[in-house]
Amino acid sequence: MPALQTTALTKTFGERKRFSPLGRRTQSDGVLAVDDLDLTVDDGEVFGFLGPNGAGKSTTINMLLGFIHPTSGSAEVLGHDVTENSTALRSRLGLLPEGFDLYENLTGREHVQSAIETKGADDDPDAIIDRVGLDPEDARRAAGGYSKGMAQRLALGIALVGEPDLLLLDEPSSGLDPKGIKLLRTIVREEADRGATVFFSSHALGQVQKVCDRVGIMADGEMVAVDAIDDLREQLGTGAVVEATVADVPDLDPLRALDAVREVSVADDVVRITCDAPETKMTALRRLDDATTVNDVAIEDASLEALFEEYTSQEAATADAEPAVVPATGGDD
Ligand SMILES: Nc1ncnc2c1ncn2[C@@H]1O[C@H](COP(=O)(O)OP(=O)(O)OP(=O)(O)O)[C@@H](O)[C@H]1O
Repeated sequence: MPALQTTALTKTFGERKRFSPLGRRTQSDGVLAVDDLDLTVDDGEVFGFLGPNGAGKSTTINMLLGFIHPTSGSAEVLGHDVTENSTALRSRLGLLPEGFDLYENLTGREHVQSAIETKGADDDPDAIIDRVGLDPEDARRAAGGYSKGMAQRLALGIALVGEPDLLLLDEPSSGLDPKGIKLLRTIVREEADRGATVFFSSHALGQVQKVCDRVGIMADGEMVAVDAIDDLREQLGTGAVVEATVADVPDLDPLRALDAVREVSVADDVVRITCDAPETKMTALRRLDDATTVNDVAIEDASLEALFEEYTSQEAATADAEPAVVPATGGDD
């Protein structure tokens, strides 16, 4: 059973019939925030959910959390329909929603304690507070006075209560300092290692690249790419670039003849090889080393940021021609 699965999941906001002062129904457009989304995330995966501002990530997560209802389509989380509002499901989830609220007068520790009681878990609140790097002194203060980063650490701690089977995290690195971001990465990995599925949205692409098994990139309500980062590189042909500093520049034609070598160029004593597939870079490097002495080498795989740019700009070009606004149903009489 997949940890989560959506089928043609769709959400349109503001698709309402309006009435003119004369009582006539008038046309009203809605915003198509999530458009026919089919997505499966397997048990035990760390899945990074990416997309530019307004792509539909939070709307999707809020539907998965059962906070908003889909306009059409369906979603299952841990085998439960998200519209069921099942308490059995809630106790198996770790949630960090966007724009969560804390109780101003409760301390951080009391928040964690309360989450432990609600879930019927047996965690040690101090261990959770320590795990998310919240200072024990701060944990005894009212959360109303917390900085953004402290509140975020606390919210993450609350999500971790009860060893959830699935962590659904909306921008978990929001407001965290670099140490906090590193800690978050460690926690995500630890959670995956104990068998949990982690599904999180993020704009921190460098972090996503380090921790995710697969990523999905959304743009204008649609999933434009879903795969492991290496496979996305291969699909786009962004591959990898090898820059080798050589003793003498040899005949480069045998390199150019290699499958998946897109381009070979030379500047002084540096041979630059652009490979379509990341795995070709070592073959190309060995071939070059057979023909001359390689004194230094730099290898650069296309970053997730470059892939993100590539996928979302392709989508932007399509979206220019076809805006993600749908006409209201039952418009003018
Ligand atoms: N409650 C709402 N009412 C009307 N429109 C909404 C509502 N919530 C979201 N939208 C619209 O739906 C689209 C998707 O928004 P969403 O918040 O899901 O994007 P996102 O990918 O999470 O963006 P960000 O990275 O900025 O958080 C946007 O056009 C947004 O304006």
